[in-house]
Amino acid sequence: MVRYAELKGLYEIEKTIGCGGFAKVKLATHVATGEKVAVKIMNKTGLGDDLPRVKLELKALKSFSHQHICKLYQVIESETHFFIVIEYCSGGELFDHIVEKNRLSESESRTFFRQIVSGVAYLHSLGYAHRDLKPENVLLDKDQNLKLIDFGLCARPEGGMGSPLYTSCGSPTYAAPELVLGKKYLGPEVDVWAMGVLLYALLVGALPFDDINIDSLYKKILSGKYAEPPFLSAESKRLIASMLQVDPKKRITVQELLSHPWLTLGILDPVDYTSIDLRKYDKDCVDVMASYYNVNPERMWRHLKKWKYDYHTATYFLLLSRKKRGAVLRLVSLPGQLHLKMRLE
Ligand SMILES: Cn1cc(Br)cc1C(=O)Nc1[nH]nc2c1CN(C(=O)N[C@H](CN1CCCC1)c1ccccc1)C21CC1
Repeated sequence: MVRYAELKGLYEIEKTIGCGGFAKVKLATHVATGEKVAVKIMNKTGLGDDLPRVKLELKALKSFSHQHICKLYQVIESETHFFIVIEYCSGGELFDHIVEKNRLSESESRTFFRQIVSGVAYLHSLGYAHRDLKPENVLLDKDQNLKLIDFGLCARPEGGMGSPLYTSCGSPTYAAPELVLGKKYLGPEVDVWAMGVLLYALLVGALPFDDINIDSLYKKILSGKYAEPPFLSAESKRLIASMLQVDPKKRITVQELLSHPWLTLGILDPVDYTSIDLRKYDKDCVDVMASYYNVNPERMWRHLKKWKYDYHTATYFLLLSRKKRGAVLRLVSLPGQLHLKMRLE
């Protein structure tokens, strides 16, 4: 078991839960709270010119605070590695959930899809586009709530969401026609297309455009033609068709999705994408940490509200999630010298 000195005493690494490119994700325990976390470990040397993507993902993750976006807790940077501590989702990938059930009922798809739209609408409201939405990038937490991950390709075009992006990115299967054609495109429109592919995958249990040969896959995407199984309701077909519109100008917008009849069927209110801001002052959590570090709450909060994404930020967010669960708020004592070293500077 490779020991990472930077995590010693703070996180206990358990096992690898994901591998990809120059990163791997491990399940770990945040020692002070005993809560499970995911640690994305990136080897800097291997990253090369992908380093800016990591910086971009970190900048994006630090500005997100939403119930359907995987929460960033801490960032540790060493000479050779990045350790990105993120919310652990114990339900695995939405992709595997769909495969397991073959396809989901319209009502289960609606519950999930409302959460995806809520997360994406929140991203867009902050001026970000995800640009790599796919079932593998949507995780389930222990309560079957969906969380978006992998913001390495997200974009925040300088001129706001109205200005075109050019970099073709993401996986072709979920790529919109304008992306495939290498034309200039708008992030939000590309995300809506990918959400159309996601909704199709939920309802049908297959992909609308699929082919092992990349060229015939592109042809299928550009044709905008896909199979409509008989079990799909008319309303489902209409919604999918409005998202898988080849012409981005004709494609439904996220704002229209929020109150679309299919999404609000039997639920009445439109999708709520406002975030539950986790950056609020929570007396219980601040007090528990203040007494743990033997400082007064004001001093504790003065450090916390800088949101340095240090160990204290992680402890605070994890205590908040414990409180939300109704679990007791307590901190286990770290080994003495570490505890003192961790004192608030
Ligand atoms: C698959 N699985 C099964 C169980 Br049970 C829990 C999980 C699981 O992955 N849980 C989990 N919680 N939090 C995370 C994860 C995975 N995870 C991830 O960020 N996972 C992605 C998965 N991407 C999908 C397409 C390409 C890579 C990843 C990125 C780089 C390297 C490895 C994995 C985070 C940290 C945000």
